[in-house]
Amino acid sequence: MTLIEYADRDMMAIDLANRLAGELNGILMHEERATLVVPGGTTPGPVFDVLCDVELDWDRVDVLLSDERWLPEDHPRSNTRLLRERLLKDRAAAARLVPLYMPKGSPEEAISTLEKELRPCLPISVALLGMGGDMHTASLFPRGDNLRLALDSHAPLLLPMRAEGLDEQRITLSARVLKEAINLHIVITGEDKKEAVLRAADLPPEEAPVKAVLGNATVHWAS
Ligand SMILES: O=C1O[C@H](COP(=O)(O)O)[C@@H](O)[C@H](O)[C@H]1O
Repeated sequence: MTLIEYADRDMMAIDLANRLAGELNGILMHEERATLVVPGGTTPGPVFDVLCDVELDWDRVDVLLSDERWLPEDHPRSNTRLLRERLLKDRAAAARLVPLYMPKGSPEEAISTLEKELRPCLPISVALLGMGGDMHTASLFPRGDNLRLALDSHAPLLLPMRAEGLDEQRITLSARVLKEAINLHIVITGEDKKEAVLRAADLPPEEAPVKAVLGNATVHWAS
């Protein structure tokens, strides 16, 4: 794991957004299309605010979430809603959204349809992930009902996930899909998350799921 500490959150948002754009551009120099994976939650908004207006061949970029809460897109907790409001606008409006949610049915019923759209977008060119204070990343939660399978090297691309204390069911990319990203970043803020990510480095992924991707990741932190 490489840890980069920034002077403040604004500096981190600017530097990180430009770095992600540079990596996508590098991929687009020799590939027809690039895939960008981004997290939901409360942390990535400022990065999206910068990234949405960088110059890039956005019409050659497929964008998808690392995980989604199984909620209608107009729900305040929908990660897709965050993506539409903060990233898929301005120049980035030309990017293609690869959905992780379908309005009808359960994650179990939707997975094979969603996987068909996802498969041609792999491997991920650039992944930006978040992390919770409990050391979950994407929706790979400690004590998640599908965590063991989601960490397996032969895991499916997508899994449904439930865990105690969660308000809703989740759908998540598996650890192996995230780990295979060509460029992998984690963005976190606050002293508690810095402590958590350092602690995770010494724990097994069953206890600290972020550990499954840490070896390949650059962690970006600001207080
Ligand atoms: O529920 C989620 O949590 C993590 C971390 O979110 P944050 O609010 O602590 O930044 C996020 O990375 C994930 O995509 C999201 O679904």
